[in-house]
Amino acid sequence: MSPGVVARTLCPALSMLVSPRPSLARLSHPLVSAYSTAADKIPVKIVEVGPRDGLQNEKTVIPPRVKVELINRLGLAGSKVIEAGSFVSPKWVPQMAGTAEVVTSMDKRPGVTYQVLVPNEKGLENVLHLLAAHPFKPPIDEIAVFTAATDAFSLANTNVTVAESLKRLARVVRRALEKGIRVRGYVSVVITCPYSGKVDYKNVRDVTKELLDMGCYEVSLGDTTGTGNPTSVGDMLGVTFGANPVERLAGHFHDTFGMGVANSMAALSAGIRTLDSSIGGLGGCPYSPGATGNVATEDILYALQDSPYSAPGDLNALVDVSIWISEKLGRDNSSRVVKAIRARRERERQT
Ligand SMILES: CC(C)(COP(=O)([O-])OP(=O)([O-])OC[C@H]1O[C@@H](n2cnc3c(N)ncnc32)[C@H](O)[C@@H]1OP(=O)([O-])[O-])[C@@H](O)C(=O)NCCC(=O)NCCSC(=O)C[C@@](C)(O)CC(=O)[O-]
Repeated sequence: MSPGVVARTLCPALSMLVSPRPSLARLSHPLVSAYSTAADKIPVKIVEVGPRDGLQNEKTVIPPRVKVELINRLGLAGSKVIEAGSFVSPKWVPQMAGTAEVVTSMDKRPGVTYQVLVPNEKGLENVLHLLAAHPFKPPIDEIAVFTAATDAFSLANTNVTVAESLKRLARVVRRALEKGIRVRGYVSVVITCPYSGKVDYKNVRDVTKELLDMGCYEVSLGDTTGTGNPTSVGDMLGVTFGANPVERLAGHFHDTFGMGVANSMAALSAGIRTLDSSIGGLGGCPYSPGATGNVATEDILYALQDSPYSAPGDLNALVDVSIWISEKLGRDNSSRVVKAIRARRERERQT
């Protein structure tokens, strides 16, 4: 085990001390970014969840053509992994009802991975039908399954306890893998649960391990309520790393308390290399009352500028997409970076 992994396992905060540093020579000039060449950078994968997590909580149902345009625009702006929708029950989440139409109408860009959320065997069956109907141009590349760290949330979100959900997801994952479909996993409410309060991080650790053991290639740790801060996120990761390899974990931070960027950076410092985010900070879970959207993709990209990390996506192009979708939805844009860039563009137009 490398010293970095040992340090991270013992204490996430220690990993700050073992993060790659630029050479002292390059640090010596204050005007030169310490991490200015691509070769120095540590790649970070960004999973753009806007078309799914972002739109599932909108008050009105968004027409499929708008979702398609959003996905296409995101691909053009450089997003490399896009969660395009979900095959959940339309009775539970009507906003995701048109996902089959969306994924068969969107452009499938080379180099971009498209995933959809699946809650149960019925959802997987629907995905398999779709793939069978498009054998030469599969509209999606992988699925994501989801459970939670608490029974209360799992019951509210999927009508089963965590143990029951893991049993049913094991069947879904086995079948998907047999069909050659990669599976990502999510654990919701890793910090606090809207129904049962503070979460025991040992549950996060154990549920994550079960998802990885059943065959998920990666598990995304969801601060669904957005109540975490860098300290609680570090503590949660410290416990979760106890049974799970850091390279198979991702951070999924809602921005309810404005901690999304700070929590994402804390996760990177702790060794996580995959972050979920949502264009314009759209979204929220319909079964997490009071929680706002994910951390905005644009805020993450801005935070990573001049850092040791690199992430795909053209910030200016994503800001354009973000302004477009928030206007389409008739809602405020939650990204501070978008607000600042829009104001700067306005000032520049006037001078
Ligand atoms: C899991 C169920 C289906 C159980 O719901 P249930 O009511 O227990 O299911 P059921 O098996 O009794 O079926 C009820 C009806 O739904 C149908 N049905 C059943 N399954 C499907 C399906 N897949 N697709 C389409 N239809 C389906 C089924 O055919 C039946 O139709 P009926 O006979 O009444 O006409 C339901 O609870 C559900 O769909 N929940 C999903 C809720 C959801 O999507 N939440 C948001 C996503 S998770 C999230 O946002 C968190 C995350 C991932 O972002 C990370 C984080 O931030 O924490």
